[in-house]
Amino acid sequence: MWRGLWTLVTRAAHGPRSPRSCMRQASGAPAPGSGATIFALSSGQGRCGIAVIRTSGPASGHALRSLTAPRDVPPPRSACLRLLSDPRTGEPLDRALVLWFPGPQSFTGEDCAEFHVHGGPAVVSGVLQALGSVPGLRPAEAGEFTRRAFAHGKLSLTEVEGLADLIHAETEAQRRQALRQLDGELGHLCRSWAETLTKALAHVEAYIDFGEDDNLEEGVLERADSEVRELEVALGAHLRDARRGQRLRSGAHVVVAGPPNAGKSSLVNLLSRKPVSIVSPEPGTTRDVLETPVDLAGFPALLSDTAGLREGVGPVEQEGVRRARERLEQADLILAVLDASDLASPYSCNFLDTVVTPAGAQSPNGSSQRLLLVLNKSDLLLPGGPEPSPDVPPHLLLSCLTGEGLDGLLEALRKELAEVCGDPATGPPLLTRARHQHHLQSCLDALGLYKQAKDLALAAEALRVARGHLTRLTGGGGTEEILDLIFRDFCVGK
Ligand SMILES: Nc1nc2c(ncn2[C@@H]2O[C@H](COP(=O)(O)OP(=O)(O)OP(=O)(O)O)[C@@H](O)[C@H]2O)c(=O)[nH]1
Ligand SMILES: [K+]
Ligand SMILES: [Mg+2]
Repeated sequence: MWRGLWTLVTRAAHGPRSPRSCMRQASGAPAPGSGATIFALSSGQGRCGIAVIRTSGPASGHALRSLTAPRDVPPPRSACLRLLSDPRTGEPLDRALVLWFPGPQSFTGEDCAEFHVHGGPAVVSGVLQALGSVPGLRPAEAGEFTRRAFAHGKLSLTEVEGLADLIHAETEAQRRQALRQLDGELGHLCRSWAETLTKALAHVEAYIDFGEDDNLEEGVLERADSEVRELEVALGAHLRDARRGQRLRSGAHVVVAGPPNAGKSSLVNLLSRKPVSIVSPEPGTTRDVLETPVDLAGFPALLSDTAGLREGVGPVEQEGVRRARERLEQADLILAVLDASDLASPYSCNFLDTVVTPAGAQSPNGSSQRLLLVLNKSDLLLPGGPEPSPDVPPHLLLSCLTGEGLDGLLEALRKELAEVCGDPATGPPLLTRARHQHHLQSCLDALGLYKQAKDLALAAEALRVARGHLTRLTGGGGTEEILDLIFRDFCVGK
């Protein structure tokens, strides 16, 4: 019997209906145009000290020899100084470091060459033109190097996404998260979940085939059920975290709000280190919502300046107030600003009653809105004088004028944003894209169908669907459209 069950396990592992190679050949279909040798400038555009040009494909060795003739290719993976010249005219182009990476031990898995040339535009374009003249070479398309790496099983799809994010990472937290994804943490997790499903599927199929057989080990169906239950719990916990990973990728919405003249625009300018908003002693200066992307204590955020909240003003300002309130409802974090020297004014009291106090209270669905209360203009308080107001909820003192209290505010922001975005330094790998969330949710839905299934064939099918979503998350059986969408994010030369 055990031999029979083992066959089933391996059969399920490789897909009983459509046998598939178990090698880590990610996309099935080869990358478009593979076979050609591609080349591109891989360092950034523009004047720079050193520019890196690379090639990938079977003619890489030939290209390297053509530009460095009469010398031969250098030993693998070691940098050598060579005179580059145009193979058509023999005209010298640059003295450069060249590297030779014979496949499969290269980034793409193919033969690769790198030219580290002096970064002037004339040198770069000369070398690119010389490469273009070598037979079998053509310029790379956006993301084509990475796509080839993926096609040769060098990177999984989640690792590819990690790499794209790493290239675009603007803040510390984004960089850490992208690196973790590039390390394949999410991929490992998905593969271990898929393995659990494979086991459960093997148990169900064993029961379908040998149900009446006395030799079948006792309790196989119960085992499958409990494996599915455990997986449901793990997936559910991960999905609850989902919005956080996406916020880390695209930025948390931080809304600065308060009564007129509290210093909201001053605070926005201070945090973004540039004059985004007009500051003036006139109340009602800011009318529209002004958004600016900022790095707040290492986290990416979209900071919104809003109109001072007050009633009984003209129609334009009233519209500004309406927009401010609308924005407050969508905030991941509210930065509530009051004038520390003006806490007893009707505007301040009204703001405390209508925005600050309700945010602290739990809403009917159990969640409360995150809010940091900042008492600005602390420089106007008498030194050594009494607390501004003992009745005011927990707050931070700040002076946008002198900068005093800014460090404390940034530390408080770091803590809040680590909650809002998830802290990539600790915690489980985050789901940074809607695509991840979609596949995990669909997997969970399929597990729901498994539990409701009235017959075993349907139950097994539900498990196969569930497993398919996990495989697609890391790029197995991926469709071309998804690949196109992901690789579109890359620049040429990556
Ligand atoms: N003394 C002092 N004055 C400040 C401070 N921060 C802002 N101000 C002044 O307060 C006034 C209002 O500042 P804004 O930043 O325009 O205030 P606001 O909340 O954006 O105002 P509205 O957009 O009109 O609602 C300006 O004259 C600022 O120079 C501070 O920390 N100390
Ligand atoms: K103002
Ligand atoms: Mg303003």
